[in-house]
Amino acid sequence: MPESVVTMDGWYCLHDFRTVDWTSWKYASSEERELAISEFQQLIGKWEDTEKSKQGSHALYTVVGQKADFMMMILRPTMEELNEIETAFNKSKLAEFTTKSYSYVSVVELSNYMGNADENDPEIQGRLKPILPKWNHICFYPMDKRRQGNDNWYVLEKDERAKLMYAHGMTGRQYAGKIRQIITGSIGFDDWEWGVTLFAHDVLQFKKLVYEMRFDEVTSRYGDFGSFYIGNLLKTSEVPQFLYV
Ligand code: VOV
Repeated sequence: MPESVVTMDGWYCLHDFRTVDWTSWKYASSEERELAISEFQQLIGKWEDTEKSKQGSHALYTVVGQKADFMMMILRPTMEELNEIETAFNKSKLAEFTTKSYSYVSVVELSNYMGNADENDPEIQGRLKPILPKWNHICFYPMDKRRQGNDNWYVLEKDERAKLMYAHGMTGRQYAGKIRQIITGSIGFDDWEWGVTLFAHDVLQFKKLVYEMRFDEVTSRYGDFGSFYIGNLLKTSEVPQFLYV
């Protein structure tokens, strides 16, 4: 039986996608809209306080295309906190004007394919509990490692998997400074095995990286993908403009 892989797990992660019901939003009174916006900004303010005290992190992006209008990515030490945050949003005024488009539950994960790291190492801690970059663009998609016929990741020996992951890392490293990746594990938590969240200054780098990786064996033979979500940074100060009608 192939040796499994040991993971280090960090903050829990919720990707929460919402769609604005622009019709009912337009019909709302301006007082109601102002209330909804300021309440939402207060929620974000709380998240910012949490981030400053390094008890979690978050990212807010508008989504391009019809899959959603905006997304909230939340990292917290516990699953309970993720639930509290989503419930707080659901109870907010703004939620009355949005519908739920998609969500994804996972946990920040590092594997030991590249060797055993010391979990207490500050650098490792920083990767397990990352402060999300506020870069211009986000790209999120869930993925699996294939389990079909001759292409079954889970029957490969660990050495073989490590070799393929090493090549994967080498491709990724060429994008240092251009793309930051946060890999979250979701086996047992959600419908796919991993969530891939990428941040970039230049949106085109997502296409270049994801395309280049398609030729790595770990992706070409073993990668299966869900839907892709692509977004633009939504600063707290820009929330009123985004919701202005
Ligand atoms: C900036 C790009 C970049 C870089 C540098 C990078 C590096 C690395 C390293 C060194 C490691 C292994 C150690 C660890 O940290 O776990 C990983 C791990 C992983 N990756 Fe990755 N990845 C990137 C980027 C990157 C992308 C774009 C994708 C999506 C795949 C694609 O084809 O669309 C991805 C996926 C993953 C996954 C699903 C895992 C976990 C697999 C498992 O079986 O456990 N990843 N990744």
